[in-house]
Amino acid sequence: MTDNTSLWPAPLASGAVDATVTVPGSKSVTNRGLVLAALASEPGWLRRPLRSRDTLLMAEGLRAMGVGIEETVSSNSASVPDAPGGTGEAWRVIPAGLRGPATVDVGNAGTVMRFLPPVAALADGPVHFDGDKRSHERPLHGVIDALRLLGARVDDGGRGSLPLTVHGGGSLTGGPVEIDASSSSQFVSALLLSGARFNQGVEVRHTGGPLPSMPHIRMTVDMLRAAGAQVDTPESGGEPDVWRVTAGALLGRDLVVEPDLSNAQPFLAAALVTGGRVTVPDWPERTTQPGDALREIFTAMGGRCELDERGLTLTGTGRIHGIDVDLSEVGELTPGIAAVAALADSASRLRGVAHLRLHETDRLAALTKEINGLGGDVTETEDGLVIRPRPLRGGVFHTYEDHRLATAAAVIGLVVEGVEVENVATTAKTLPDFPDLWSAMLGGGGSRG
Ligand SMILES: O=C(O)C1=C[C@@H](OP(=O)(O)O)[C@@H](O)[C@H](O)C1
Ligand SMILES: C=C(OP(=O)(O)O)C(=O)O
Repeated sequence: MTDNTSLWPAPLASGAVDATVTVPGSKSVTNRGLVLAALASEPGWLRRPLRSRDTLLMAEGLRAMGVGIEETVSSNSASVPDAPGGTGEAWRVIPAGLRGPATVDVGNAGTVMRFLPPVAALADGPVHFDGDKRSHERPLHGVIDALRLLGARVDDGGRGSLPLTVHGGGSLTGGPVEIDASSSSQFVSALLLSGARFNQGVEVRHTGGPLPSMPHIRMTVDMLRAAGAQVDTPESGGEPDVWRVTAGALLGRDLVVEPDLSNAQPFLAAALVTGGRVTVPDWPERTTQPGDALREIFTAMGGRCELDERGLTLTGTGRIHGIDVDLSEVGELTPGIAAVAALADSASRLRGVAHLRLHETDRLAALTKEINGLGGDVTETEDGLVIRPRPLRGGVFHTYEDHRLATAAAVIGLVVEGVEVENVATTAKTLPDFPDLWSAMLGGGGSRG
Protein backbone atom coordinates (compact mmCIF):
# COMPACT_ATOMS: atom_id res chain seq x y z
CA MET A 1 0.00 0.00 0.00
CA THR A 2 1.21 3.48 -0.78
CA ASP A 3 1.59 5.81 2.17
CA ASN A 4 -0.42 8.75 0.89
CA THR A 5 0.64 11.06 3.68
CA SER A 6 4.42 10.72 3.51
CA LEU A 7 6.33 13.90 2.72
CA TRP A 8 9.27 14.14 0.32
CA PRO A 9 11.48 17.18 0.88
CA ALA A 10 11.86 18.50 -2.66
CA PRO A 11 15.56 19.08 -3.26
CA LEU A 12 16.65 22.68 -3.69
CA ALA A 13 18.99 23.19 -6.65
CA SER A 14 22.37 24.43 -5.50
CA GLY A 15 22.91 26.20 -8.80
CA ALA A 16 22.22 25.83 -12.50
CA VAL A 17 21.30 22.23 -13.33
CA ASP A 18 23.52 20.65 -15.99
CA ALA A 19 22.51 17.09 -16.84
CA THR A 20 21.54 14.52 -19.39
CA VAL A 21 18.39 12.65 -18.39
CA THR A 22 17.25 9.47 -20.12
CA VAL A 23 13.48 9.44 -19.83
CA PRO A 24 11.56 6.10 -19.87
CA GLY A 25 9.09 5.17 -22.61
CA SER A 26 5.81 6.88 -23.43
CA LYS A 27 2.74 5.78 -21.50
CA SER A 28 0.44 6.60 -24.39
CA VAL A 29 2.54 4.74 -26.98
CA THR A 30 3.12 1.72 -24.70
CA ASN A 31 -0.58 1.29 -23.90
CA ARG A 32 -1.67 1.71 -27.53
CA GLY A 33 1.09 -0.69 -28.57
CA LEU A 34 -0.12 -3.29 -26.09
CA VAL A 35 -3.75 -3.08 -27.25
CA LEU A 36 -2.90 -3.20 -30.96
CA ALA A 37 -0.46 -6.09 -30.45
CA ALA A 38 -3.09 -8.00 -28.45
CA LEU A 39 -5.61 -7.58 -31.29
CA ALA A 40 -3.15 -8.54 -34.05
CA SER A 41 -3.20 -11.77 -35.98
CA GLU A 42 0.42 -12.61 -35.11
CA PRO A 43 2.84 -12.02 -32.22
CA GLY A 44 4.66 -8.70 -31.89
CA TRP A 45 7.30 -6.89 -29.81
CA LEU A 46 7.32 -3.72 -27.76
CA ARG A 47 10.83 -2.51 -27.05
CA ARG A 48 11.72 -0.02 -24.34
CA PRO A 49 8.11 -0.07 -23.09
CA LEU A 50 7.24 2.07 -20.11
CA ARG A 51 7.08 -0.07 -16.99
CA SER A 52 4.79 1.88 -14.66
CA ARG A 53 1.50 1.43 -12.85
CA ASP A 54 -0.61 2.41 -15.88
CA THR A 55 1.20 0.15 -18.34
CA LEU A 56 1.39 -2.82 -15.97
CA LEU A 57 -2.36 -2.48 -15.38
CA MET A 58 -2.89 -2.52 -19.16
CA ALA A 59 -0.73 -5.63 -19.52
CA GLU A 60 -2.54 -7.35 -16.63
CA GLY A 61 -5.95 -6.48 -18.07
CA LEU A 62 -5.04 -7.99 -21.43
CA ARG A 63 -3.53 -11.06 -19.76
CA ALA A 64 -6.79 -11.52 -17.82
CA MET A 65 -8.52 -11.80 -21.21
CA GLY A 66 -6.06 -14.46 -22.38
CA VAL A 67 -3.35 -12.46 -24.17
CA GLY A 68 0.22 -13.65 -23.63
CA ILE A 69 2.65 -10.91 -22.58
CA GLU A 70 6.18 -11.98 -21.75
CA GLU A 71 8.41 -9.38 -20.16
CA THR A 72 12.07 -9.90 -21.02
CA VAL A 73 15.28 -7.99 -20.65
CA SER A 74 16.86 -8.22 -24.05
CA SER A 75 20.23 -9.83 -24.58
CA ASN A 76 22.03 -10.61 -27.79
CA SER A 77 20.29 -13.95 -28.15
CA ALA A 78 18.43 -14.54 -31.38
CA SER A 79 15.15 -15.17 -29.56
CA VAL A 80 15.20 -11.75 -27.91
CA PRO A 81 16.75 -9.34 -30.37
CA ASP A 82 18.29 -6.16 -29.07
CA ALA A 83 16.49 -2.88 -29.05
CA PRO A 84 18.36 -0.45 -31.28
CA GLY A 85 21.05 1.30 -29.33
CA GLY A 86 21.76 -1.51 -26.89
CA THR A 87 20.09 -3.88 -24.51
CA GLY A 88 16.86 -3.06 -22.79
CA GLU A 89 13.47 -4.31 -21.79
CA ALA A 90 11.30 -5.88 -24.46
CA TRP A 91 7.79 -7.28 -24.18
CA ARG A 92 6.62 -10.09 -26.45
CA VAL A 93 2.87 -9.96 -27.04
CA ILE A 94 1.14 -13.14 -28.16
CA PRO A 95 -2.48 -12.62 -29.21
CA ALA A 96 -5.05 -15.26 -28.35
CA GLY A 97 -8.81 -15.75 -28.53
CA LEU A 98 -10.05 -13.15 -26.05
CA ARG A 99 -11.86 -14.74 -23.15
CA GLY A 100 -14.18 -14.06 -20.28
CA PRO A 101 -15.02 -14.31 -17.47
CA ALA A 102 -12.27 -11.93 -16.49
CA THR A 103 -11.71 -9.06 -14.08
CA VAL A 104 -9.75 -5.93 -14.98
CA ASP A 105 -8.35 -3.44 -12.48
CA VAL A 106 -8.04 -0.09 -14.26
CA GLY A 107 -6.42 1.72 -11.32
CA ASN A 108 -6.84 5.37 -12.29
CA ALA A 109 -5.52 4.90 -15.81
CA GLY A 110 -7.64 6.70 -18.39
CA THR A 111 -6.09 4.58 -21.13
CA VAL A 112 -7.01 1.30 -19.41
CA MET A 113 -10.56 2.27 -18.38
CA ARG A 114 -11.32 3.56 -21.92
CA PHE A 115 -9.27 1.37 -24.27
CA LEU A 116 -10.12 -2.04 -22.76
CA PRO A 117 -13.97 -2.14 -22.69
CA PRO A 118 -14.08 -2.26 -26.53
CA VAL A 119 -11.52 -5.10 -26.43
CA ALA A 120 -13.71 -6.87 -23.87
CA ALA A 121 -16.67 -6.64 -26.23
CA LEU A 122 -14.74 -9.10 -28.45
CA ALA A 123 -14.18 -11.59 -25.61
CA ASP A 124 -16.31 -14.71 -25.31
CA GLY A 125 -17.69 -13.96 -21.84
CA PRO A 126 -18.22 -11.26 -19.21
CA VAL A 127 -15.36 -8.92 -18.33
CA HIS A 128 -15.75 -6.91 -15.14
CA PHE A 129 -13.98 -3.54 -14.79
CA ASP A 130 -13.27 -1.62 -11.61
CA GLY A 131 -10.52 0.64 -10.27
CA ASP A 132 -9.50 3.32 -7.80
CA LYS A 133 -12.21 5.46 -6.21
CA ARG A 134 -11.36 8.30 -8.61
CA SER A 135 -11.92 6.01 -11.60
CA HIS A 136 -15.64 5.95 -10.69
CA GLU A 137 -15.76 9.71 -11.22
CA ARG A 138 -13.95 9.89 -14.54
CA PRO A 139 -16.17 10.07 -17.64
CA LEU A 140 -16.76 6.83 -19.53
CA HIS A 141 -20.21 7.43 -21.03
CA GLY A 142 -18.81 7.93 -24.53
CA VAL A 143 -17.36 4.42 -24.56
CA ILE A 144 -20.33 2.76 -22.83
CA ASP A 145 -23.00 4.36 -25.05
CA ALA A 146 -20.99 3.70 -28.20
CA LEU A 147 -20.42 0.04 -27.37
CA ARG A 148 -24.15 -0.44 -26.84
CA LEU A 149 -24.94 1.22 -30.17
CA LEU A 150 -22.34 -1.00 -31.84
CA GLY A 151 -24.01 -4.15 -30.50
CA ALA A 152 -22.45 -4.88 -27.09
CA ARG A 153 -24.20 -5.59 -23.79
CA VAL A 154 -22.78 -3.40 -21.03
CA ASP A 155 -24.03 -3.50 -17.46
CA ASP A 156 -23.07 -0.28 -15.65
CA GLY A 157 -25.98 -0.15 -13.21
CA GLY A 158 -27.21 2.93 -15.07
CA ARG A 159 -24.30 5.03 -13.78
CA GLY A 160 -22.50 5.68 -17.08
CA SER A 161 -19.21 5.04 -15.30
CA LEU A 162 -17.20 2.38 -13.49
CA PRO A 163 -17.65 -0.23 -12.13
CA LEU A 164 -19.15 -2.09 -15.09
CA THR A 165 -19.31 -5.41 -16.88
CA VAL A 166 -18.99 -5.85 -20.62
CA HIS A 167 -20.72 -9.06 -21.68
CA GLY A 168 -18.46 -10.02 -24.55
CA GLY A 169 -20.17 -12.05 -27.24
CA GLY A 170 -17.05 -13.16 -29.14
CA SER A 171 -17.54 -10.52 -31.85
CA LEU A 172 -19.12 -7.10 -32.31
CA THR A 173 -21.20 -5.80 -35.18
CA GLY A 174 -19.58 -2.35 -35.27
CA GLY A 175 -20.48 0.33 -37.85
CA PRO A 176 -21.26 4.04 -37.45
CA VAL A 177 -21.62 5.70 -34.06
CA GLU A 178 -21.95 9.26 -32.72
CA ILE A 179 -20.37 10.29 -29.43
CA ASP A 180 -19.64 13.47 -27.51
CA ALA A 181 -15.92 13.18 -26.76
CA SER A 182 -15.45 16.73 -25.50
CA SER A 183 -14.62 15.39 -22.02
CA SER A 184 -11.90 13.01 -23.26
CA SER A 185 -10.23 12.28 -26.57
CA GLN A 186 -9.68 8.76 -25.22
CA PHE A 187 -13.30 7.88 -26.14
CA VAL A 188 -12.42 8.28 -29.81
CA SER A 189 -9.07 6.52 -29.48
CA ALA A 190 -10.69 3.61 -27.63
CA LEU A 191 -13.23 2.89 -30.37
CA LEU A 192 -10.71 3.30 -33.19
CA LEU A 193 -8.09 1.03 -31.58
CA SER A 194 -10.44 -1.98 -31.51
CA GLY A 195 -12.45 -0.93 -34.58
CA ALA A 196 -10.56 -2.99 -37.16
CA ARG A 197 -11.68 -6.11 -35.30
CA PHE A 198 -15.40 -5.21 -35.37
CA ASN A 199 -17.36 -7.02 -38.13
CA GLN A 200 -18.19 -3.77 -39.91
CA GLY A 201 -15.21 -1.77 -38.69
CA VAL A 202 -16.16 1.50 -37.01
CA GLU A 203 -17.06 5.05 -37.95
CA VAL A 204 -16.81 7.48 -35.03
CA ARG A 205 -18.48 10.86 -35.37
CA HIS A 206 -17.77 13.39 -32.61
CA THR A 207 -20.70 15.68 -31.87
CA GLY A 208 -20.34 18.22 -29.10
CA GLY A 209 -17.93 20.84 -27.84
CA PRO A 210 -14.28 21.09 -28.87
CA LEU A 211 -12.38 17.82 -28.81
CA PRO A 212 -9.30 17.96 -26.54
CA SER A 213 -5.91 16.29 -27.01
CA MET A 214 -5.96 15.99 -30.81
CA PRO A 215 -2.30 14.83 -30.95
CA HIS A 216 -3.35 11.75 -28.98
CA ILE A 217 -5.99 10.93 -31.62
CA ARG A 218 -3.33 11.37 -34.33
CA MET A 219 -1.12 8.98 -32.34
CA THR A 220 -3.95 6.40 -32.41
CA VAL A 221 -4.41 6.84 -36.16
CA ASP A 222 -0.66 6.63 -36.90
CA MET A 223 -0.21 3.50 -34.82
CA LEU A 224 -3.26 1.83 -36.38
CA ARG A 225 -1.92 2.56 -39.86
CA ALA A 226 1.50 1.20 -38.89
CA ALA A 227 -0.30 -2.00 -37.88
CA GLY A 228 -1.84 -2.23 -41.35
CA ALA A 229 -5.29 -0.77 -40.66
CA GLN A 230 -7.05 1.45 -43.15
CA VAL A 231 -8.07 4.65 -41.38
CA ASP A 232 -9.88 7.62 -42.89
CA THR A 233 -9.58 10.88 -40.99
CA PRO A 234 -10.55 14.54 -41.32
CA GLU A 235 -6.91 15.24 -42.28
CA SER A 236 -6.99 12.64 -45.06
CA GLY A 237 -9.88 14.36 -46.81
CA GLY A 238 -12.76 13.02 -44.72
CA GLU A 239 -15.47 14.97 -42.95
CA PRO A 240 -14.54 17.09 -39.91
CA ASP A 241 -14.76 15.15 -36.63
CA VAL A 242 -15.27 11.76 -38.33
CA TRP A 243 -12.83 8.84 -38.19
CA ARG A 244 -13.34 5.52 -39.94
CA VAL A 245 -11.44 2.24 -39.45
CA THR A 246 -12.09 -0.48 -42.02
CA ALA A 247 -12.54 -4.04 -40.74
CA GLY A 248 -9.45 -6.16 -41.23
CA ALA A 249 -6.56 -8.00 -39.63
CA LEU A 250 -3.85 -6.13 -37.73
CA LEU A 251 -0.17 -6.98 -38.16
CA GLY A 252 2.17 -7.88 -35.32
CA ARG A 253 4.81 -5.15 -35.12
CA ASP A 254 8.27 -4.66 -33.78
CA LEU A 255 7.76 -1.34 -32.07
CA VAL A 256 10.40 0.76 -30.34
CA VAL A 257 8.64 3.02 -27.83
CA GLU A 258 9.72 6.68 -27.83
CA PRO A 259 10.66 8.37 -24.55
CA ASP A 260 7.69 9.93 -22.78
CA LEU A 261 7.97 13.59 -23.74
CA SER A 262 5.38 14.67 -21.18
CA ASN A 263 7.49 13.00 -18.49
CA ALA A 264 10.52 14.87 -19.87
CA GLN A 265 8.73 18.07 -18.89
CA PRO A 266 9.89 18.42 -15.26
CA PHE A 267 13.50 17.82 -16.25
CA LEU A 268 13.39 20.41 -19.02
CA ALA A 269 11.63 22.75 -16.63
CA ALA A 270 14.52 22.26 -14.20
CA ALA A 271 16.88 23.76 -16.79
CA LEU A 272 14.48 26.63 -17.35
CA VAL A 273 13.93 27.59 -13.72
CA THR A 274 17.58 27.24 -12.63
CA GLY A 275 19.08 28.86 -15.73
CA GLY A 276 20.80 25.53 -16.47
CA ARG A 277 20.95 22.97 -19.24
CA VAL A 278 19.23 19.59 -19.61
CA THR A 279 19.49 17.17 -22.53
CA VAL A 280 16.89 14.44 -23.12
CA PRO A 281 18.39 11.80 -25.46
CA ASP A 282 16.34 10.04 -28.16
CA TRP A 283 13.90 12.94 -28.57
CA PRO A 284 12.12 11.95 -31.79
CA GLU A 285 12.52 14.15 -34.85
CA ARG A 286 8.84 13.61 -35.66
CA THR A 287 6.23 12.48 -33.19
CA THR A 288 2.56 12.66 -32.35
CA GLN A 289 3.30 13.05 -28.63
CA PRO A 290 1.91 16.29 -27.20
CA GLY A 291 5.11 16.79 -25.19
CA ASP A 292 6.85 17.89 -28.40
CA ALA A 293 4.97 21.19 -27.97
CA LEU A 294 7.26 21.91 -25.01
CA ARG A 295 9.92 23.06 -27.46
CA GLU A 296 7.70 25.94 -28.48
CA ILE A 297 6.10 26.59 -25.10
CA PHE A 298 9.31 26.60 -23.06
CA THR A 299 11.01 28.74 -25.73
CA ALA A 300 8.21 31.29 -25.38
CA MET A 301 8.73 31.12 -21.60
CA GLY A 302 12.39 32.05 -21.90
CA GLY A 303 14.32 28.84 -22.69
CA ARG A 304 16.41 27.97 -25.74
CA CYS A 305 15.80 24.59 -27.37
CA GLU A 306 18.13 22.70 -29.65
CA LEU A 307 17.24 19.38 -31.26
CA ASP A 308 20.24 17.49 -32.65
CA GLU A 309 21.81 14.03 -32.64
CA ARG A 310 22.29 14.22 -28.84
CA GLY A 311 18.57 14.75 -28.29
CA LEU A 312 16.69 17.82 -27.12
CA THR A 313 18.69 20.31 -25.07
CA LEU A 314 16.89 23.03 -23.20
CA THR A 315 19.06 25.85 -21.91
CA GLY A 316 17.66 28.31 -19.42
CA THR A 317 18.55 31.93 -19.96
CA GLY A 318 18.01 32.94 -16.35
CA ARG A 319 14.74 34.61 -17.26
CA ILE A 320 11.30 33.02 -17.14
CA HIS A 321 8.42 34.72 -18.90
CA GLY A 322 4.70 34.30 -18.43
CA ILE A 323 2.64 32.93 -21.31
CA ASP A 324 -0.89 33.22 -22.68
CA VAL A 325 -1.59 29.88 -24.30
CA ASP A 326 -4.37 27.52 -25.35
CA LEU A 327 -3.39 24.09 -23.98
CA SER A 328 -6.46 22.15 -25.20
CA GLU A 329 -4.30 20.01 -27.51
CA VAL A 330 -1.71 19.30 -24.84
CA GLY A 331 -3.72 19.33 -21.60
CA GLU A 332 -1.46 16.89 -19.78
CA LEU A 333 1.33 19.49 -19.88
CA THR A 334 -0.70 21.98 -17.83
CA PRO A 335 0.56 21.18 -14.29
CA GLY A 336 4.21 21.51 -15.34
CA ILE A 337 3.58 24.73 -17.24
CA ALA A 338 1.67 26.14 -14.26
CA ALA A 339 4.68 25.41 -12.01
CA VAL A 340 7.04 27.32 -14.30
CA ALA A 341 4.49 30.12 -14.72
CA ALA A 342 4.34 30.56 -10.93
CA LEU A 343 8.07 31.40 -11.04
CA ALA A 344 7.94 33.74 -14.05
CA ASP A 345 8.50 37.49 -14.35
CA SER A 346 4.98 38.17 -15.67
CA ALA A 347 1.47 36.76 -15.50
CA SER A 348 0.25 33.71 -17.45
CA ARG A 349 -3.11 32.65 -18.75
CA LEU A 350 -3.56 28.91 -19.47
CA ARG A 351 -6.70 28.33 -21.55
CA GLY A 352 -8.72 25.51 -23.15
CA VAL A 353 -8.33 22.94 -20.39
CA ALA A 354 -11.71 22.74 -18.60
CA HIS A 355 -11.61 18.95 -19.10
CA LEU A 356 -8.68 18.75 -16.66
CA ARG A 357 -11.27 18.92 -13.89
CA LEU A 358 -11.95 15.25 -14.73
CA HIS A 359 -8.35 14.03 -14.91
CA GLU A 360 -6.51 12.16 -12.11
CA THR A 361 -7.88 14.87 -9.83
CA ASP A 362 -9.53 18.23 -10.54
CA ARG A 363 -6.21 19.64 -11.73
CA LEU A 364 -7.40 23.24 -11.98
CA ALA A 365 -8.63 23.29 -8.38
CA ALA A 366 -5.59 21.39 -7.11
CA LEU A 367 -3.02 23.63 -8.82
CA THR A 368 -4.82 26.73 -7.59
CA LYS A 369 -5.01 25.54 -3.99
CA GLU A 370 -1.47 24.18 -3.76
CA ILE A 371 0.39 27.02 -5.49
CA ASN A 372 -1.63 29.51 -3.44
CA GLY A 373 -0.75 27.47 -0.35
CA LEU A 374 2.89 28.39 -1.01
CA GLY A 375 1.97 32.07 -1.23
CA GLY A 376 1.11 32.18 -4.94
CA ASP A 377 -1.69 33.99 -6.72
CA VAL A 378 -3.59 31.62 -9.00
CA THR A 379 -7.22 31.93 -9.99
CA GLU A 380 -9.36 29.42 -11.79
CA THR A 381 -11.23 30.55 -14.88
CA GLU A 382 -13.99 28.68 -16.66
CA ASP A 383 -11.47 26.86 -18.86
CA GLY A 384 -8.10 27.27 -17.19
CA LEU A 385 -5.90 29.26 -14.87
CA VAL A 386 -4.57 32.78 -14.44
CA ILE A 387 -1.22 32.73 -12.65
CA ARG A 388 0.30 35.92 -11.26
CA PRO A 389 3.79 35.20 -9.97
CA ARG A 390 4.61 36.16 -6.41
CA PRO A 391 7.52 35.25 -4.14
CA LEU A 392 6.74 31.74 -2.90
CA ARG A 393 7.55 30.12 0.44
CA GLY A 394 8.02 26.53 1.57
CA GLY A 395 5.20 24.30 2.73
CA VAL A 396 3.42 21.04 2.03
CA PHE A 397 2.28 20.56 -1.57
CA HIS A 398 -0.59 18.04 -1.65
CA THR A 399 -0.75 15.87 -4.76
CA TYR A 400 -4.21 14.20 -4.73
CA GLU A 401 -2.76 10.96 -6.17
CA ASP A 402 -1.84 12.88 -9.32
CA HIS A 403 1.62 12.13 -10.72
CA ARG A 404 1.80 15.46 -12.55
CA LEU A 405 0.99 17.46 -9.41
CA ALA A 406 3.96 15.75 -7.73
CA THR A 407 6.41 16.51 -10.54
CA ALA A 408 5.12 20.09 -10.79
CA ALA A 409 5.79 20.54 -7.06
CA ALA A 410 9.34 19.22 -7.50
CA VAL A 411 9.99 21.93 -10.12
CA ILE A 412 8.88 24.67 -7.71
CA GLY A 413 10.92 23.05 -4.95
CA LEU A 414 14.11 23.48 -6.98
CA VAL A 415 14.06 27.22 -6.34
CA VAL A 416 11.76 27.62 -3.32
CA GLU A 417 13.23 26.37 -0.07
CA GLY A 418 11.20 24.00 2.10
CA VAL A 419 8.68 22.55 -0.36
CA GLU A 420 7.52 19.14 0.85
CA VAL A 421 5.74 16.94 -1.68
CA GLU A 422 3.05 14.71 -0.28
CA ASN A 423 3.03 11.14 -1.62
CA VAL A 424 5.74 11.50 -4.26
CA ALA A 425 5.25 7.75 -4.82
CA THR A 426 2.16 8.64 -6.84
CA THR A 427 4.57 9.39 -9.72
CA ALA A 428 4.65 5.59 -10.19
CA LYS A 429 1.54 5.99 -12.34
CA THR A 430 3.78 6.87 -15.26
CA LEU A 431 7.33 7.40 -13.90
CA PRO A 432 8.21 5.11 -10.98
CA ASP A 433 11.87 6.21 -10.88
CA PHE A 434 11.07 9.90 -10.57
CA PRO A 435 12.73 10.65 -7.18
CA ASP A 436 15.92 8.80 -8.26
CA LEU A 437 16.02 10.43 -11.70
CA TRP A 438 15.51 13.80 -10.02
CA SER A 439 18.38 13.29 -7.53
CA ALA A 440 20.62 11.97 -10.28
CA MET A 441 19.91 15.08 -12.34
CA LEU A 442 20.85 17.26 -9.39
CA GLY A 443 23.62 15.20 -7.93
CA GLY A 444 25.76 14.63 -10.95
CA GLY A 445 24.52 11.07 -11.52
CA GLY A 446 22.80 12.39 -14.61
CA SER A 447 25.61 14.75 -15.50
CA ARG A 448 27.14 15.10 -18.94
CA GLY A 449 29.92 12.90 -20.03
O1 LIG B 1 -4.88 8.89 -25.26
C1 LIG B 1 -4.00 9.15 -24.43
O2 LIG B 1 -2.97 8.43 -24.30
C2 LIG B 1 -4.17 10.34 -23.58
C3 LIG B 1 -5.08 11.31 -23.94
C4 LIG B 1 -5.32 12.53 -23.12
O3 LIG B 1 -6.54 12.32 -22.44
P1 LIG B 1 -7.76 13.37 -22.44
O4 LIG B 1 -8.19 13.61 -23.84
O5 LIG B 1 -8.79 12.70 -21.59
O6 LIG B 1 -7.21 14.63 -21.80
C5 LIG B 1 -4.19 12.77 -22.13
O7 LIG B 1 -4.54 13.80 -21.24
C6 LIG B 1 -3.84 11.51 -21.39
O8 LIG B 1 -2.80 11.74 -20.47
C7 LIG B 1 -3.34 10.45 -22.36
C1 LIG C 1 -4.55 12.60 -17.88
C2 LIG C 1 -3.56 11.71 -17.71
O1 LIG C 1 -3.72 10.37 -17.62
P1 LIG C 1 -4.87 9.34 -18.02
O2 LIG C 1 -4.26 8.47 -19.09
O3 LIG C 1 -5.18 8.59 -16.77
O4 LIG C 1 -6.04 10.12 -18.55
C3 LIG C 1 -2.15 12.15 -17.59
O5 LIG C 1 -1.26 11.27 -17.61
O6 LIG C 1 -1.87 13.37 -17.46
